[in-house]
Formats: sequence, structure tokens, C-alpha cells
Amino acid sequence: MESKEWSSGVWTHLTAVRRRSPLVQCITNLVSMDLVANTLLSAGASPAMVHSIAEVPDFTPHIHALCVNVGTLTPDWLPSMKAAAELASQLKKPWVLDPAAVSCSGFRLKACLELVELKPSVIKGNGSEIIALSSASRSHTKGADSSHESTEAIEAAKSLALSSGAVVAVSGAVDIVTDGKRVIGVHNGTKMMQKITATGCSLAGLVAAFLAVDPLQPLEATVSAMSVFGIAGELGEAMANGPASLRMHLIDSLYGLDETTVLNRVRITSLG
Ligand SMILES: Nc1ncnc2c1ncn2[C@@H]1O[C@H](COP(=O)(O)OP(=O)(O)O)[C@@H](O)[C@H]1O
Ligand SMILES: Cc1ncsc1CCOP(=O)(O)O
Ligand SMILES: [Mg+2]
Repeated sequence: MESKEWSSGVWTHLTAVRRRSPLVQCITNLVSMDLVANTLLSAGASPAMVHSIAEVPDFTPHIHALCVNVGTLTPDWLPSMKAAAELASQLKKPWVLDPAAVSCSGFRLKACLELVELKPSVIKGNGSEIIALSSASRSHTKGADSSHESTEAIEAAKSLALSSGAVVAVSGAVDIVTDGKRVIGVHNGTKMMQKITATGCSLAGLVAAFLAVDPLQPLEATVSAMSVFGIAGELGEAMANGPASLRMHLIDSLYGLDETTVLNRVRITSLG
């Protein structure tokens, strides 16, 4: 695809999210709930942090997309995640798995592998998370932060995409998105985003919102979400004094993104 087509696709996806305001159920970690919800709201989507298993049968049939993030997983949360994921898959609603800190325990790795079996549309992790999940081993244990560049995880991402049937997205300096055949690089974003907790989680939530408006093109929707979030970070950084004010300006920038800015700033390339 030409770079112009990617840019107009990004803008089309963002305007669709703003117009349709998809309902995104998030079963996310305790650290990230606030930033994920605010990111979704500023993009035009409607977040709902509904995580009790008692509510899944009533609520999940009405959502447009689901985001499951295991960042603060406990044994009592896992059944809710599985129930919501299973129902979303059955009802053909797109859902995103963020295997946050997958390497930190055998319990978490096993849980993530079981969630992958429930057919996520997209798996979004950082380099270390995707390498660990793809090899089903916990060789790297830095917790929620990555000790790998996203580009080091390309082969792992392709292999995970082919074995799971999901689009796999690796966040980092260059965001990588692959369906196992195509590999796309999104070159938007800023290093300081790593210094705000839950930016990766918020990106996973945003991917779910973009999938909701284009469920049949998960690779394109994921690329668009990553580019939009990166552009908001770039604009935010220009106004920020450090991570705390970047957090605020990132949300404001996402809310205020206009067509000219998006078309001028999208940086997407094919990596193979
Ligand atoms: N070095 C970097 N340069 C530009 N953007 C980055 C960099 N590192 C992370 N980002 C951006 O920060 C956001 C969060 O990604 P990341 O820090 O990889 O997630 P996680 O918090 O899950 O580890 C993404 O939008 C990503 O593009
Ligand atoms: C610090 C931390 N600990 C468990 S989950 C979490 C948040 C991770 O957020 P992100 O993956 O977006 O950096
Ligand atoms: Mg993360």
C-alpha cells in the first residue's frame, strides 16, 4: 500500500471511531484503568471497565469490542477474562489480548497461553512479551517493561500470528504489526511515552476501538490505532515538561487531532 493510502486509512478509521463511538469492554489491570478509559474517551470511543464474571452474560453481548489485559492478574480475575473472551469470539466481536508482563510467573504465562486459545483478533505486547508468548517460555523477566527492541521480536511476532490466527502488534520505537505474512512498521511516537505507566495498555484499548469500526481488516485497524496514538504522543511532547504533563497533553492531542495533522504526520512503511 502507498503511504498516502495508509494516511487516508488512518484518518478514515479515526473519524469512524468518533462517529460511531464503539462500546469497548476493558478487563484491564488496576494500574491502567484510568488512562485506558481516558484514552478511549478522547478518541471518541465509549469505555466500560466491566470485569465481574457475574456481568459478562448480560453485558458482553452488547459491546463492540473487548480488551483483556493481564497486567495485575489474580486467580479470581482469570475466569472473567476467559468468559468474556469466549463470548466475544462466539459472537464474532473483535477482542485484543495484552499479555502484560507475561514472563513474570508460570501462572501468568499459562493464563496467556489459554487466552490465546480463545482466538483474540489482535495480540498487542512489547518486544519481550511477544518473544516470551511466542516461545511459550519465561526467559526474560523484566516485568511490564521491555528489555527488547520491537524489531528484535519480528520473527516471534510472525510465528505467533501464524500459530494463533491473530494479528500481532509489537509496540516500541517502531511499532510492528503482522498477520504472519505482511509486516508493517509504524514510526510514530516518542520515547518519553515509555515513562508513563499504562501507555501500552491504553494503546491496546485503542486498538480494540479501531477494530470495532473495521473488524474485517484487523491489520489495517491496528496500524491506524498505533499511528494515531503515536501522533498524539508526538504532539503532546511538544507541549510537555516531562512524563506527567505528557500524559495530559497526549490525551488533549488525541482529542483534538485534525485531518491535516494526521495526513502530514502518519509514518507507516512496509517492512516485508
Ligand atoms: N523509543 C520509542 N520511540 C517512540 N515511541 C515509543 C518508544 N517506546 C515506546 N513508544 C510508544 O509508546 C507507546 C507504548 O509502547 P510501549 O512502551 O512499548 O508499551 P508497554 O508499555 O506495553 O511496554 C506506543 O505507542 C509506542 O509506539
Ligand atoms: C507497572 C505495571 N505493573 C503491572 S501492570 C503495569 C502497567 C503496565 O502498563 P504498560 O504495559 O502500558 O507499561
Ligand atoms: Mg504493556
